[in-house]
Amino acid sequence: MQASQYFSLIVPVCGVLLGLALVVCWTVLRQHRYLLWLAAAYILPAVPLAAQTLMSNEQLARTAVLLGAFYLSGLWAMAQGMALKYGGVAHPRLAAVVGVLALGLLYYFSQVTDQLRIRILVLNLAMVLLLLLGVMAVYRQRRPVHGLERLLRASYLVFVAYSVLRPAIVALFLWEGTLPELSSSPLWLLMLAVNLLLSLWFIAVLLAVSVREMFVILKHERDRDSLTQLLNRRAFFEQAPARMRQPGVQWALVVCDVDHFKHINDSLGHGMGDEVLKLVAQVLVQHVRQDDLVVRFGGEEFVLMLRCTDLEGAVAVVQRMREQLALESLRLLPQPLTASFGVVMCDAMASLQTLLRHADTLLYEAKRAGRNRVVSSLVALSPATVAPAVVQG
Ligand SMILES: Nc1nc2c(ncn2[C@@H]2O[C@H](COP(=O)(O)OP(=O)(O)OP(=O)(O)O)[C@@H](O)[C@H]2O)c(=O)[nH]1
Repeated sequence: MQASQYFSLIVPVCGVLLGLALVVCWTVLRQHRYLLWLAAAYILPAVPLAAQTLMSNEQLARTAVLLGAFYLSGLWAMAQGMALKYGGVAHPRLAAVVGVLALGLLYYFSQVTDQLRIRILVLNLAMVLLLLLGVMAVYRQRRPVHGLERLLRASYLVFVAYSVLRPAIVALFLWEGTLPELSSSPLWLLMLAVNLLLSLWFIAVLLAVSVREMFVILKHERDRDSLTQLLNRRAFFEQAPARMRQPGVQWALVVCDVDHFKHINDSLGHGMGDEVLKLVAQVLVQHVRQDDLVVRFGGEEFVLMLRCTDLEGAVAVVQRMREQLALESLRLLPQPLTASFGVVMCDAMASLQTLLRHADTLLYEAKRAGRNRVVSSLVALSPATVAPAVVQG
């Protein structure tokens, strides 16, 4: 084996290692199946790449179809991985047609008439077509993409552009004169080097995207209640103060507690209790604006921060929630579900704890007054100065 062939083997070995790195990423980010496809895109072409390095042109002719199949499936895995990442699929039927046609031509130009140049061109053109299927799927998606995702998409485009250039380079440099042993020709080595560089760049961006996604998932799990997917108490104390500091914006703080929830658990089972909590969450979310906060504070208690102009407006929204809850609950329960609410306007001078305590006092009043009602009051800075409460059933 020549020294240049040892060098050539570095590229497929790197391909396999990078593919395995993606498999490891996938074990952490299980729901991101696109990582497995991209791992396949690194590992599958590494097989023919390594084999080619060790083969003469004559051996290449004998194995052309098999090696071609590895290349084509690897390239389609890349297109499919990218398509999945952006929420699409890379047209599997079209890909199958391209694959079968290309393999048929490879068979003809290796077994019937041995034409290495045409085989290289056919293979490269088929690979470009497969990659373009991925481009179509990636750009059809309209969902917003963040900076790193845009960079990943652009890197994929660069890879596709290089794949388009490759057949042109082959045609230019390999068309004239006697054909050298492909695996030791300078052109082959140059292509391998460019491949390696692009692969390393692509994987660096991909790993950055994966790490970012991992942080997003971790933050989501840290901030959300796993049953209702609402924000949790921790996230509330992190996000509420910033809202209260917004100049010229008024907020109402609402504490909501489901009535006789223990009875639902005891009579219909804990599973039904959970379903009811999910329904409450849904109804609350349906009535709020995008920057309002809806929080599961614990058990069957919820806290909301609603942007509003005055207390009456906030109470009107909460009343609608209460009525909707009773209606919607009949899908699950024999009797309408009721809840009690305490509503208070936020005062920038008052601490969050004081406001919560005040809203809790109002909620307690609602419970004492017979439940299934909204009790509201303008802000009071301490329980001693609580303004008169308004009770509305
Ligand atoms: N199914 C289910 N039950 C929960 C969950 N968290 C808390 N609970 C139950 O919620 C019930 C709350 O009961 P209580 O605090 O007595 O309140 P209540 O029965 O609604 O009575 P009032 O609030 O006075 O109307 C308890 O039985 C808890 O076990 C949960 O995540 N799922």
